[in-house]
Amino acid sequence: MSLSATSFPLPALSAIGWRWPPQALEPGWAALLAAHPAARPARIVEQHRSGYRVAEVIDQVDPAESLPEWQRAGSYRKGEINPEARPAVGDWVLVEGEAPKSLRIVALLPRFSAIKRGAAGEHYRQQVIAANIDTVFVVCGLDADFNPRRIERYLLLVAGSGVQPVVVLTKSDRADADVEAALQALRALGVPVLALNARDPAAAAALAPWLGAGCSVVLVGSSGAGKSTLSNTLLGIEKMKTGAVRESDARGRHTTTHRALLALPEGACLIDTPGMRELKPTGEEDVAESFADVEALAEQCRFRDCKHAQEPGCAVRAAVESGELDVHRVANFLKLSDEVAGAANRLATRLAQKADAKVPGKAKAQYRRPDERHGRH
Ligand SMILES: Nc1nc2c(ncn2[C@@H]2O[C@H](COP(=O)(O)OP(=O)(O)OP(=O)(O)O)[C@@H](O)[C@H]2O)c(=O)[nH]1
Ligand SMILES: [Zn+2]
Repeated sequence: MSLSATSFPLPALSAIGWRWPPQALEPGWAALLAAHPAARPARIVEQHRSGYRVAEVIDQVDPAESLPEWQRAGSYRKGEINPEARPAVGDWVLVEGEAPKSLRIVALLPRFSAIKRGAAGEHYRQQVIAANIDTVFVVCGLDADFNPRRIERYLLLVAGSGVQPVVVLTKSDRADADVEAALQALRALGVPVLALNARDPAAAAALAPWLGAGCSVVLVGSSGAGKSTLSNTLLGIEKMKTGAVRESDARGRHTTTHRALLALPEGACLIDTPGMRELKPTGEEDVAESFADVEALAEQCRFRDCKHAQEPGCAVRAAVESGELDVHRVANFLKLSDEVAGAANRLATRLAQKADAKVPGKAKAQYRRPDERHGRH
């Protein structure tokens, strides 16, 4: 294979999250590279209606022309192309041509992880919001923001994506922060949970296990949770676009130019995508995986279809009563199970409609008859 050092400038690529020397490439990637010998890897950093912006090195983002089938919005409506077949932020692609004017994407490389959500405003579509991420930091403040149920929701969305979730509780320095109680409330999650002060440089050391070279991380969490504060601390820069600045700006927008891909001193790259903020189940989540503790107990209920409400012999309720299981966690389990089931139904309906549209007889019904079409000239 003709993989030269020039098409693989590893140090430059590593800053944007590439960690595969040519000889260690996944076969699917190697095959695409072989099919496009003149192409080089680049990473999708921004996705706009008008197209993509990609990076080949850190801090330089250029527009890139994409494949025509990714540009036609209509092809999605007609179900000709699966939205997941289209690049998303974090995706690795192959590009040819010179930036900034004639860069073009020639292939999408297969993903090793993808965080998806049900698209906002539509019921049945799925969107990849971030691809090829290693770790997602679920950020939650130890103040009024603290909400184990919301954390469970984030974890549910991340479960099965191939991404490692880590819960980061910020504001541990606040007088009203009850770190012990919070850790206790989250003990059932089965993922790493850390409490820290996002303004303290020591936060970077605490998160170091997930910040190694070639790793890609994202931050999710509600507004005010401390994501920007933590980003700045990880970057090692003084607070720029958080609190103080923003409080003086009534519109709540920072003026700093937004950068979607940041290189951290520890070697990892931080991907900051606005799409991560609004999260809805897609219907493909595995509630059982995120709530393995509740599921294990549910298997011991007397009735297979136990709703854990009034049924006799309910092991889940027994565990709640004995203090083994948090009643709010169970309530959230039931709520999220319903939501996922609802989303799964809509997804199934959508897929059935798509299959229906492909039946030739039905498809023709969309066209006007020839006499109709010519009648009015
Ligand atoms: N005391 C303390 N304050 C913090 C900590 N983390 C964040 N804050 C403060 O909380 C406020 C909100 O933090 P941001 O970093 O702007 O929150 P964000 O998650 O980026 O919010 P959005 O940009 O709206 O999504 C700011 O005033 C921060 O200074 C922390 O660990 N300790
Ligand atoms: Zn039960």
